[in-house]
Amino acid sequence: MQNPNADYAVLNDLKIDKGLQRFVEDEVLKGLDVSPDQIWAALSEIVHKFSDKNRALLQTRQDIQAKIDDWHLANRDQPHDRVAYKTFLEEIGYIVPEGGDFSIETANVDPEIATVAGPQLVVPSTNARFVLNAANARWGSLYDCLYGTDAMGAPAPGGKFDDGRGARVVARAAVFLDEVFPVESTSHAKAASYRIVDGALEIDGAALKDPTSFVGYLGEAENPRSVLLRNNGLHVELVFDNTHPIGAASPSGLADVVLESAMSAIIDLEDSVACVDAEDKVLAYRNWLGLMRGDLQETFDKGEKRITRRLNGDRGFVGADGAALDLKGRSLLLVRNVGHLMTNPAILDRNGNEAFEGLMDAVISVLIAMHDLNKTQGPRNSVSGSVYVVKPKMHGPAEVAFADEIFGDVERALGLPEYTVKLGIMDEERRTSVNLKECIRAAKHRVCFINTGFLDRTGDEIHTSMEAGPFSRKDFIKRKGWITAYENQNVDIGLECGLSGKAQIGKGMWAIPDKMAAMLEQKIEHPRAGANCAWVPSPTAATLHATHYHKVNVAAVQADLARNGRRAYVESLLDIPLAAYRKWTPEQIRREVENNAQGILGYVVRWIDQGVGCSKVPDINNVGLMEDRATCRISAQHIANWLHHGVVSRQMVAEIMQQMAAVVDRQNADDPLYRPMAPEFDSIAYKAACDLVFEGRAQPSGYTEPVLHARRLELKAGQPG
Ligand SMILES: CC(=O)SCCNC(=O)CCNC(=O)[C@H](O)C(C)(C)COP(=O)(O)OP(=O)(O)OC[C@H]1O[C@@H](n2cnc3c(N)ncnc32)[C@H](O)[C@@H]1OP(=O)(O)O
Ligand SMILES: O=CC(=O)O
Ligand SMILES: [Mg+2]
Repeated sequence: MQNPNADYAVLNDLKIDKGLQRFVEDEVLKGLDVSPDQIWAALSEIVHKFSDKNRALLQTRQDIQAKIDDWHLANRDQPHDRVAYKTFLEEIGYIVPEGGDFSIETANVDPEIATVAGPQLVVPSTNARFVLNAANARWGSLYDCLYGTDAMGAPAPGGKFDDGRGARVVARAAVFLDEVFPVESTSHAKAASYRIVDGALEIDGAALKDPTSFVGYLGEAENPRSVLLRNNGLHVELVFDNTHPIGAASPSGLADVVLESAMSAIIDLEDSVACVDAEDKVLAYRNWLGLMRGDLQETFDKGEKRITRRLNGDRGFVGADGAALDLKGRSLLLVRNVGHLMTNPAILDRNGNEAFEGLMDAVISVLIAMHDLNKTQGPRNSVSGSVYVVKPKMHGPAEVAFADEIFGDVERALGLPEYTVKLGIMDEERRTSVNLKECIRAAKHRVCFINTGFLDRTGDEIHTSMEAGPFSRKDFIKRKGWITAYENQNVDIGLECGLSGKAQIGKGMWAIPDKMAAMLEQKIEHPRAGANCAWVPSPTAATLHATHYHKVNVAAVQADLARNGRRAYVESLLDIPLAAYRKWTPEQIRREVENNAQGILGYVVRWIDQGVGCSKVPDINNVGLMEDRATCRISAQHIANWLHHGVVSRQMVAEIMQQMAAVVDRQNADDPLYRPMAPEFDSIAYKAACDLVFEGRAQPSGYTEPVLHARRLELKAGQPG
């Protein structure tokens, strides 16, 4: 639909919002050997070539869902017949036949993805301050991350530096160093001198147990200002500074332990942002452009200080062999495009239809990345000449093949070598999980990762089987068999398809940003499960999670798993996590709905009113949770499911929504930009939250985007231009 606020230019059979046109022509194309006409012609061709097929794929999703709904309706009162269910899914093409073995043929993949296992940070693309932080999160201070979080067993203190806590941080970091870089006859905790003698590191005269883990230094060999170590491909820098208060208190002058942290970072155009029109898309694309050109900067006030944040440069050391050793100062950046579902009024096709946003992202995000591809000196994102695109929410192999075809056309249109664009496949819809091997095959020259996006996957689990019956409570859904099967199968199929050493097998988000002690305890399970990357919500989490990849050698885990073959098969993935007994007390039911309602409202109110796509929202126990569109999808689908099966009444849900809106209002009382929902309950944000719940069952695949976009556009249309 034409955006009433937009002014369109007619170019090559497309109507392009003039804000987007100016951005592309004046900013993106500057310095590229691509003319405006070339880019609009390419976009027009891609939009007009792929839109019908895109629509047809979405129609297939709906047709399949309707058949699954009917099957459950017809079989609801009988015991679940797993064999018949699987046969039915095969008959309707939900499960496709699995072909023979193959290995992916992805080439020119940077080591951060292919060979070095480490944390993967995700960041909303619209927030330049965060985006810069994410790119710079390649290196992070372990001392700061331990001191500033609950990782030390107590909440992070504010105010004056706590010497006792500082000493405990130093001791804990020394334990980490002793575990990862043990010294022959002493300990990092006691060390009084680090020096380099004949290319080897001596610590109080003793050698490292593995001398090869010393790889470089800075300053004088006799008295280095920094020592660089490496384990499992990840670097650790020991920083010495006697003038620093921490260094002054250390016998060796050790002032910090800096870890290589977010090896890669995803700049997110999808679930963590609220981009509904050209204005929003330009904001997001402009930050991606600044990253790819390397000149992104942002000035902001932090406390009393005005800060200008820029991208860090590469880092130079003297190698153990005396030669120069250059390391990257920034995370390897990927860009998450939107999925195949949404359209955006930023571009209209020749029939006046909004263009599919995925097509627009494909062309513009790759075009922008050409700034990096063209670089011949200075810091580069991909030294292998690749562009990394994460494609979310694809349903099955045909949709992956579609993405593969689109990027092929984008490459041809932009004059890029075939398969420059690498594809990260989010394994986050059930139709992809049950056909994972065929999904990988469909993009076997491009696949650079498969990642279990368990949050969307949970939402899809509920929506797909909406008619089967009421689901377990949200916390219990993740304790059922399907999720272990899904996680195991993803790793096993990844290994079977030869991803090890070529691509990432990734695991999902730590969605409790302030619970770093729990993350340190639990997220080590990701590398132990064979994942060579897993998602973290913040740079701090990246540094702490990096410690796990020092303790676990993922390559060895993968080799072991590969020898043993698949642990899970489609059958176990089809185990629907329905509530077995449904004997909840009224209090349990109320708390479940209240918790979901609070999460939805707390997230949606900032999305609609302030355009914030990822927020930390307290749950009912006052634990701050990372909420994005995927977590919102789960909560909304869960209430919709319980409503549909009469576990709760519409009236009760309506009452709870109002009560929780008042709670969310109180939680946001300190935000001057916040507009309360109570007591009128007639704001657009409140209506959006209600739509997600009461219309949830009718949403395509249970996605939240259609409601959120429509309501945010409604709000924007009412604002002064
Ligand atoms: C299911 C999925 O799709 S998951 C993928 C989508 N999710 C994400 O992308 C998560 C992104 N994370 C975030 O947006 C935030 O971490 C939140 C909203 C979860 C929590 O935010 P808060 O704890 O309130 O962070 P807060 O605003 O206090 O910022 C703290 C500092 O951390 C930094 N920070 C927080 N998250 C990130 C991030 N993802 N990347 C870079 N920097 C970050 C901020 O820049 C800030 O530092 P600064 O003041 O020096 O700029
Ligand atoms: O995108 C990630 C997810 O968990 O969903
Ligand atoms: Mg997702």
